[in-house]
Amino acid sequence: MSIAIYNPVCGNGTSKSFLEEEVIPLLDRAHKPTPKIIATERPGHAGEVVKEALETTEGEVVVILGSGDGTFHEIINFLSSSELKGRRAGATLSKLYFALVPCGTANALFSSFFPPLTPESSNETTYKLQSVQSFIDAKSAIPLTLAISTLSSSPEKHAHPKAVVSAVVVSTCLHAAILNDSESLRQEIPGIERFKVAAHNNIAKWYSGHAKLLPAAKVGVVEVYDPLMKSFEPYSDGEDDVVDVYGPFAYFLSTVNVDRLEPSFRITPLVKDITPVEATCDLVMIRPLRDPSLSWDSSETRQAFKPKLMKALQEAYNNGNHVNLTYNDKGEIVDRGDGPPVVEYIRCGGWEWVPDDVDGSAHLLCSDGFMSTIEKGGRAVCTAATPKEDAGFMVYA
Ligand SMILES: Nc1ncnc2c1ncn2[C@@H]1O[C@H](COP(=O)(O)OP(=O)(O)OP(=O)(O)O)[C@@H](O)[C@H]1O
Repeated sequence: MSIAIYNPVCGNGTSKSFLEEEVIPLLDRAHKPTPKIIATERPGHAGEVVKEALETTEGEVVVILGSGDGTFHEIINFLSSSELKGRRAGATLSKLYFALVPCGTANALFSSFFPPLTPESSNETTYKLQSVQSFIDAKSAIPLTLAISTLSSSPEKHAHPKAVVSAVVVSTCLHAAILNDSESLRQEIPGIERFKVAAHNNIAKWYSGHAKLLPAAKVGVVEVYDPLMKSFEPYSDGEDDVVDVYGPFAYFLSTVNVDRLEPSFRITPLVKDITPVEATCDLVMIRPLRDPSLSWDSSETRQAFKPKLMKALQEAYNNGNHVNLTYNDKGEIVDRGDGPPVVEYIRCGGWEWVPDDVDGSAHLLCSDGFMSTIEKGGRAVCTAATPKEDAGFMVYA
C-alpha cells in the first residue's frame, strides 16, 4: 500500500497544493491506486502516521512524502525507537520505501539523489516529481546509510546515553550554530537565505574541544582526501587506528548519503565523486590554526580568519571546490597549492566529539536540523551504519 504524507508548514507552505495538483494526478495517470493523504498536524506526527500505516497493513508500504529533511528525520527516529504492534506485532521493521517530494527549505536528501542542472530547475514541477516517477517506473530503491549519534553525559552521572538517528548530516561548530539560529528566522525568511543570515552572525566563532576519528570496518584506517593526488590516503601512519584531533575548530560536519545540504551547496562532494565502499561518514573539518599565518587564538586572529572561512565555504557552492583549496606559506588560500589543505576532508566509520566544558557553544549538536545539547562533561559519538539485507529505509532515486 502507499500513503501520502505532507507537512503543511515546511518550505514555503505549498506542499498540500503540490501534492493535490501534481503528485496525485501523476499517480492517477500511471494507474497507481490513489494513496490516502494525510497532513502532519504537529512536530512528531509524521512518525506516528507511518507507524500506524505499518501496524494496520501487511506487505510493502510506500510513503510518498511531501516535506523537507526534518520530517523524514522524525519518521526514521520515531520508527527506530518504537515497537510495532497490530499486524506486525513483535516483528522488526523490514524495508520501508519512500518516494520523496521536495517541499522543504533545503531538501538535502532529494537534491543529492537528483542534483538540479541549474539552481532554478530545483523549483520546476518535473524536477520535483522524479522520485515519485521512479516509484511509478518500479526502479530499484536505494538503501540509506544511517548515522547513529549517542549523546552521553559525564561518567559520574551514570545516565543512559540518548541516541539520535540521522540520514543526512550530523554537525557541531558553525553548522550547528547556523541551524540553531536559522529556526528563529523561519517566519521572517522562509527560503534558504535564512541560512546565509545565520552564517554571517556566527562566522567569527571558534569552538574548543577535541575529536577522535574512528576507522571504518573494511578499510580499517581513517582516510583523508589529498587534493593533489585526488584520492583518499591514510590519515596517519601511526600505530593507532583511532586518530585524535585537537581544536580550536571552526567547522565540523559529517554527512551520510548526501553530497549537498542545499541544491547548490556541495559540502561533501566526494560522497558522489569517490563513492564509499561501505557505510562511512564523510567529515569536513576546518581548524583555523592550520593556517600558516596564524599561531594562536585571539579576537584578532578570529577576525583575520573570518574571510578565509567564508571563502572556503563559498567554494562549496562552486561544485564542492573547497576540498581543493590549500594555504600558501603566507596563509593565503590558493587552488591546489603545495601548502596544507584548508579543509580536512575525512572518510571514517565514525567520530567522537568532546566539547570543552568552558565553551558552551561547542556543546550544540545538529542531526538533520534537529538540535541537541551535549551536557557538561559529556560527549557525542556518531557512527555510520548500513541496515541489514532485509531491512532499512529505502528511497526511490
Ligand atoms: N502541522 C505542523 N505544525 C507545525 N510544525 C510542523 C507540523 N508538521 C510538521 N512540523 C514540523 O515542521 C518542521 C520542519 O519540517 P521539514 O524539515 O520537513 O521542512 P523544512 O525545514 O522546511 O525543510 P528542510 O529540513 O529540508 O530544510 C519539522 O521539524 C516538523 O516537526
